[in-house]
Amino acid sequence: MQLRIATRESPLALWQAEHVKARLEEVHAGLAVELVPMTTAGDQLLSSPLANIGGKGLFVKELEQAMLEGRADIAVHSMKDVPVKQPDGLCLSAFLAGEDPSDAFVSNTHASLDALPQGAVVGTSSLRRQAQLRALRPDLVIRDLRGNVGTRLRKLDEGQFEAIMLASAGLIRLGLAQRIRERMSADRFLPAIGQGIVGIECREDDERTRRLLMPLHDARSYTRLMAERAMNAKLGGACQVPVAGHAEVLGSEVRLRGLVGAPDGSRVVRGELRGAQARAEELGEELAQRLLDQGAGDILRQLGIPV
Ligand SMILES: NCc1[nH]cc(CCC(=O)O)c1CC(=O)O
Repeated sequence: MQLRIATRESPLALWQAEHVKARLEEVHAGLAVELVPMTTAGDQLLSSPLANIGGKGLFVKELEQAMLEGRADIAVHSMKDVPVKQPDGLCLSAFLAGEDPSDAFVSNTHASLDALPQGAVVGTSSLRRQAQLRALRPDLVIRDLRGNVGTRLRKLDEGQFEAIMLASAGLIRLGLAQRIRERMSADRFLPAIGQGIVGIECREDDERTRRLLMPLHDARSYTRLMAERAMNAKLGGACQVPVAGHAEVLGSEVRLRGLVGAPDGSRVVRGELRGAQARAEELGEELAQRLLDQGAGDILRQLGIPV
């Protein structure tokens, strides 16, 4: 039996695809999994800020096309990069147990965000990270930083920035956890929707593949994503937006925190809701509505995001 994984060629994407291959071969004796690496538009257009060139979908389109054309059976994604809606004929069918969802402060000279001197240059291209950084430290100078994790670390090491922000999960997976100087607590710095969770997409009618994926599925990750993605969908989450959200499963309940921030840090709207796990999706929609009622709509519309 064979299964082909469409994957981006970045070291993190390859690590995640290799991980899924190993897990699948471990639970299904006799299954041979093959990687089909490809370059996506998002990987090629590294010079433009992500927000200007079409947002998140850029990293997944080629992989989705490969599945629709039968050149691959599954695609392995960082759920952070996956738009809220999948193209006709495809679906997200398994989510792995989550890695650390936090953002990481990475620097060669300073031990924490608070320890940075006035006016320090920090690298990030994420509107979400920018809004939260500026709200905490209005004095910082934020410069664009793109590329895969290794490229971003190299630019830090070359001295282009005093610090950069990255997802802890990516650093941990790549064996670079020692680069994390401060693990940002979700109370101060809310991660991206889906951060730390790997998801697997396949053709909707491909029952064989869906059955093969079942043992990898994690119910907690599913609940987390239901709440976070429902919130994101109502906040215009189709492209890159200054929206953060994090759900935690606490016993039979889910606690969802959300945030919308102006990229200049001048306004940050936050909220939190708790409810039964079975209501995760409704909770996401309710929290989004609450944030909109508190002024998140103005922030998003000012950025040209229809809500
Ligand atoms: N935008 C790129 C991206 N997509 C997912 C991760 C990290 C891994 C994850 O969130 O599971 C990263 C790198 C980063 O933001 O530092």
